[in-house]
Parts: sequence; structure tokens; C-alpha cells
Amino acid sequence: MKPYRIGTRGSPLALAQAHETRDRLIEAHGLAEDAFEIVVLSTKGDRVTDRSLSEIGGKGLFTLEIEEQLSDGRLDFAVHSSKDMATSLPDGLGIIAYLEREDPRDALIGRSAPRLLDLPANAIVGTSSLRRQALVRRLRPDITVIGFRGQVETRLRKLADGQADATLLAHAGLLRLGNTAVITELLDPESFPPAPGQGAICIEARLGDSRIADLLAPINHAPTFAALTCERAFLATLDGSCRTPIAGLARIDGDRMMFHGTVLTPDGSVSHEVRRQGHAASAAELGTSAGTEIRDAAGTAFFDSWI
Ligand SMILES: NCc1[nH]cc(CCC(=O)O)c1CC(=O)O
Repeated sequence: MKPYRIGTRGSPLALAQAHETRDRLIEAHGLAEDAFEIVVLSTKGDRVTDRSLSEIGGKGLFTLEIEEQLSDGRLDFAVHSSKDMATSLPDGLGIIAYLEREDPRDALIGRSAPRLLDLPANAIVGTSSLRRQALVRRLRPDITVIGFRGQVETRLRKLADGQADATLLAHAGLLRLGNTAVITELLDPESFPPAPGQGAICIEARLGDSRIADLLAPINHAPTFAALTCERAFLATLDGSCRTPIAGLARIDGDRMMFHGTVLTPDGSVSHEVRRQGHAASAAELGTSAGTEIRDAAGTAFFDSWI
């Protein structure tokens, strides 16, 4: 049998996620390691590191090259961070499975003080995420935010070099890299809500490929699938432009779902929030109606004002 070809980016985090997915499949099916081949692809997002993601076009930058190879059959499936996925995928491709979500919270790595609220006056925080920038400035308008791009390791090195007083990273990524010792604070999702999809690994494949669907079914985590369906519907309704700071987190409790969504201006001075509860089976409707509510509350001028 030819091995299944798994597409991934080459960053340490992407590789850790691909290996985790492969290991779950090996365990679920009693397969040998050589039943899988991990194929590392470089994406535009990996190659262009001198400009911010919102400048070069944001979402989809980390998936395009991989999706081309999925579409033409060179890959069987691909492993991604859900957070990096565009809301609409190329024709014929879909997210077939999600692994159980890791902690969705953001982590602060503080050099000058351990907690965001205790950073010195006029401190510098390094982050290229518009959402993190807006949330930091909502809580601490005195703070200056500077761009911090690159792999997790690169950002930690910039911080250690003294380029900023603190940086923010997803707890999930640090857990997967085994690098939680650097964390000085885990931020409360109520005041510092995560990005839609944060902490969840998704698997993308050709729709209608039943061999791959059957392979992936045993490692899919249904509550994560429902939560992500809600968050992605919310994002799609807001037309998740990469220039809009958007947060959204769905939590599942049995068959209930609780959703909290936020949009902000980049300077954090204005924000709108929505909270919804409903049945987990109506995940997409919940996300869509939350998105519609927040769009109507904010008004189109809110979304147009800085684009
Ligand atoms: N855009 C980069 C990216 N995409 C996913 C993660 C973290 C892992 C996750 O959210 O599952 C990160 C790094 C970070 O935000 O710290």
C-alpha cells in the first residue's frame, strides 16, 4: 500500500501538529508509522516575513500551496492550525475533522513584569496580531504595540533581545512545542478573548473522498467540530477581513453551546460584544446569527472605517 501523504508547513509548530495527527491515526487504526508520509511544503506566509500578514493578504497565505496539492491528489490530507484557515476553502476541499481542542487562551510572556496589567507605564508589547494589539490597547491604552512576526522561536528571541517588554502567544502552541516555562500569565478569555479557531488542529481533505473520510472519522472530536463550526460561521458572516480585530470562542457543555464574540477597532477604543447560547447541533446558525447581530450593532461604518 502506498503511504497516505500528509501535507504540512515546516515550522516546528506545524510539524508537531502533523506528528500528533499521524500518531492519533496510527493508534486509532493500528497502522505502522510507514503508512504515512509527512510532506513539508513552504507557503507564501512562511517565505514573506518582513511584512505584516494584513499587508500581504492575511488568511489563506499559509494554506494555498498545500491546497493546490490536495486538489490535484498529490496529498491525501493536510493538517493546519484552524486559526490560520480562510473562512471559504477552494472548491472541492473541506475540513473533515478536528482534533480535540487544546486550551484556547492567549499566554503572556512578560520580561518586565509577569502580568499584562503590571507592565510598566508606556511598555512595549510585540505582536503582529491585530486582535491581540486591539485587546492589549483596550486594557492598557498607554502601551505601544510593535510588530512581531515569525515562528514562535523567533518571537521569543526578539523578546529576550529586549525588543519588547512582553509578547503574546497561543497557549496551545506553546503546549505543543513543550515550551510552557516561558509563560508568565494566562489571559482570561472574558477580557482577552481568543481568535476563532485558536487551539484547534483541523484536517483538510477532498470532499467526497470516502477513503480519507473513513480514515479520519475515528480521530474527529465532535464537540470541537461543533465549536469550530460556530466560530467559523461567525467569522464568515463578518467577512473576516484580516484587517478587522475579531475574537470568538464557542464552548460546549453536553449538547449546549455558549458563544462569545467581539469586534474591536485596532486601537481598542471601541468594541462590540455578543453572547449567544443554543443547541450544539445548531452551531452554524448560532455563529451566523451572532455575526449578524454584532455587524448590525457595530454598523457598517465600524468595519469600513480603517480599511
Ligand atoms: N498565526 C500563527 C499561529 N497559528 C496558530 C498558532 C497557535 C496554535 C493554535 O492556535 O492552535 C499560532 C501562533 C500563535 O498565535 O501563538
